[in-house]
Amino acid sequence: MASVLLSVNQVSKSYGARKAVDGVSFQVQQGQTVGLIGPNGAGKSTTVGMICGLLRSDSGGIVMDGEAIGQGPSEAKRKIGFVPQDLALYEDLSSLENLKLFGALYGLKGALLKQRCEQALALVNLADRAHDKPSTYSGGMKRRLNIAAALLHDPQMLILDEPTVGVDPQSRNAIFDTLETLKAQGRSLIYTSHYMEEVERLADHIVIIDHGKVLADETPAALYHRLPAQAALRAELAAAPSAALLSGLRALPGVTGVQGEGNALDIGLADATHAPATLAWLVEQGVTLLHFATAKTSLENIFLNLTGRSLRD
Ligand SMILES: Nc1ncnc2c1ncn2[C@@H]1O[C@H](COP(=O)(O)OP(=O)(O)OP(=O)(O)O)[C@@H](O)[C@H]1O
Repeated sequence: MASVLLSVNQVSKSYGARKAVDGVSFQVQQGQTVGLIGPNGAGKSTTVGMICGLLRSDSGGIVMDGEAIGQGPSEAKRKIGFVPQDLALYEDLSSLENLKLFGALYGLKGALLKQRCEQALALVNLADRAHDKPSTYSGGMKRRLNIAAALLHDPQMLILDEPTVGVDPQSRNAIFDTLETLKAQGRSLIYTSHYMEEVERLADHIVIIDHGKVLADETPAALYHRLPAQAALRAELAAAPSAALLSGLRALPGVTGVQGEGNALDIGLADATHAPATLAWLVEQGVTLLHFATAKTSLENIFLNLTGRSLRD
C-alpha cells in the first residue's frame, strides 16, 4: 500500500474577519495525484500557499514526508515544487537563463544545474525555444516554463495552482501531457482547478472545497456513485409525451428522474444498463422515437448536488 507523503491536518486561515480556509484536512499518498476543486474564492490558493510554506496557517498543521512544514527553509519544503498562477520571469533573459537563475536559488550549480535546466525544458517541450525570451512565448508556453522552473530541484511533489487558466486548448493538452509524464515518474501532484473535467482527467483523488471547507474527499468513481443519475437517456419523440407516459417512466426501475420539454425527453438513469429496458418500455407504449442517445452524467453535477449551486457562475 502507498504511504502518506503529505498530511494536511485541520488547517485554518483568516484574512482579517474573512475565514478563507476553515479546518481543511486531506492527505496525499506517495505517487498520487490529487485534484483540489472549488469555485472562485473557495480557498484553494490559500490552502496550497500554506502547504508550500508561503503562507502561515492560523491553526492546524501540515506534515510533508514526516516533517512539519514551518517557517523558513527546510528539507520538507525542498521536496515540494510550486507552480503559482503567476511567476515573475525576467523578460530580458532567455528561458534557459531564467531557469539557471531559479536553479541557482536552489543552490544548484555547474554541470548539474545545466543538466536539470535542459531536462526540465525537454519535459515541458520547450527545448527548441530555450534561447528565446519568455516575452515571445504564448500564455501556455509561459505556463510550461513555470512548470520547468518548479522541477529544477527534483521535488517529490509538484503543486500547481490553476495551471490551465488563460491557456489555449492546445497548450492545455501539452500541460496535461507533462503532468502525465510526471505522474508516470512516480511524483505526487496536487493541482487546483474549477473545471471538473480537468480534475477528472488525471486525479486519483478529488478534494472538493467550498467556503474554506472540504465537502468531499474521494476517488472520481466514488463521487460518481454519489450522483443520483450516472447516465442520461435523451430522446426526441414524434409527439409530446403525455402526463401518464411521464409518470409511467418515473416508476420504471433504474429511472431517477424524468424531464419533458416539448417533444424532448431527458431521463436520468441510475446507470446506463437501464437504458435498453427503458427504451423498450417506451416502444411498448406506442411511442415513436425520432432520435435517442445515452450519455454518462458529468461529474460536474456533483458540486450542484452537494451545494445546490453550480461550480461556476
Ligand atoms: N491576501 C488576501 N487578503 C484578503 N483576502 C484574501 C487574500 N487572499 C485571498 N483572500 C480571500 O480569501 C478567500 C479565499 O481565497 P483563495 O484565493 O484562497 O481562493 P481560491 O479558491 O484560490 O480562488 P481563485 O480560484 O479565485 O483563486 C476569498 O474570499 C478571497 O477573497
